[in-house]
Amino acid sequence: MAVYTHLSSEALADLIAHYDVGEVVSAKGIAEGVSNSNWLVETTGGTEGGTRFILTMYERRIDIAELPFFLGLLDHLSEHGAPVPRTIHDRSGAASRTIMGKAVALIEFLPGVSVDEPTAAQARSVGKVLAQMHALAQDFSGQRANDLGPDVSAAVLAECGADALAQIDPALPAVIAVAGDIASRWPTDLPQSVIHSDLFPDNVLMLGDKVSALIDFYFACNDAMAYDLAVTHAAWSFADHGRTYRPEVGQALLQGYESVRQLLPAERESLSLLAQGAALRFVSSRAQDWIDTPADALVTRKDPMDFVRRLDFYRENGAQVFGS
Ligand SMILES: Nc1ncnc2c1ncn2[C@@H]1O[C@H](COP(=O)(O)OP(=O)(O)OP(=O)(O)O)[C@@H](O)[C@H]1O
Ligand SMILES: N[C@@H](CCO)C(=O)O
Repeated sequence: MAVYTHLSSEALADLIAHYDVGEVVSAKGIAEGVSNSNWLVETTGGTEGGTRFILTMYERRIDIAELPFFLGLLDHLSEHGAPVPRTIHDRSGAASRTIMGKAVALIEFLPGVSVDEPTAAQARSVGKVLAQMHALAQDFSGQRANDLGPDVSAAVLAECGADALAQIDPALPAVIAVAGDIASRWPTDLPQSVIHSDLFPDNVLMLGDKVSALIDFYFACNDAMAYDLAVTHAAWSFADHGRTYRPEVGQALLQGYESVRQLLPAERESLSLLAQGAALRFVSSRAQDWIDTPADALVTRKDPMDFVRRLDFYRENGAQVFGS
């Protein structure tokens, strides 16, 4: 379910008329995603090139004042050759417009599918593209702080409270103390770039083993590149809801990354802690969403325990997995 707003064909035609993409041929709501409404729009084509576009209506979570950062980043990365969709600008040059009181953007459609159980070859490709993206984003002028660091995750879990967390799962309240410990040891001097910070398999489109697109940059921010690699490792390298670590996938991801950008010793030494912080970030946002989302809501809640298992795994095995 990810079409929250009804968009009439007249309203859509009016909107599309502001862009040099031709006339609307069809528009279909896209089921995937939970944050925004998305439509696949086909047009007759115009000077912008292409006939397929993603229309995104920003529904929640995103601060509209930050849209220029996110959309500018897409343009910067795609202009420099990264597999990232560009933003289609309207005839006045604007990257976003407002319709029915909500911000919308028209984004280039890129082919590919997201994989459920990645192979080592696919993980290697993702590692490479992530490192290329970090290099290309170095000279992006936009700035956005990470508002989901370990201190914030620790505070969110404390605010949820042990009782509410225990109702989700009896093992969850113990993460409050672990979170404080991770936050107190968090490294602050690792090399930075603009990072994706949510590069789950559903945010990567692939054609076979090749990455055709990185999408959903709405958590992108300035932060440590090795943290982004740790997030990606946590998101890609486990099966069975975090119960099984897949070493061949985790290793391939790291090798792919380092085939483009070698980690500094300080980054490698920090990876275990960074991966714990990455797991913590998703435990905390999922726990908060779980408490805030009624059980009968249309949106399927994501289980924080999937990432508690990863957190436990990294605490026990992180040094060995990352060779630090
Ligand atoms: N540029 C693109 N090219 C092709 N397909 C895309 C593109 N952008 C999005 N999609 C499709 O739309 C779906 C939803 O997009 P996305 O994941 O960005 O939704 P969302 O609601 O914004 O995000 P979230 O996953 O955070 O809820 C994707 O799974 C993908 O199938
Ligand atoms: N990718 C995240 C959702 C965005 O924060 C998750 O799976 O929890």
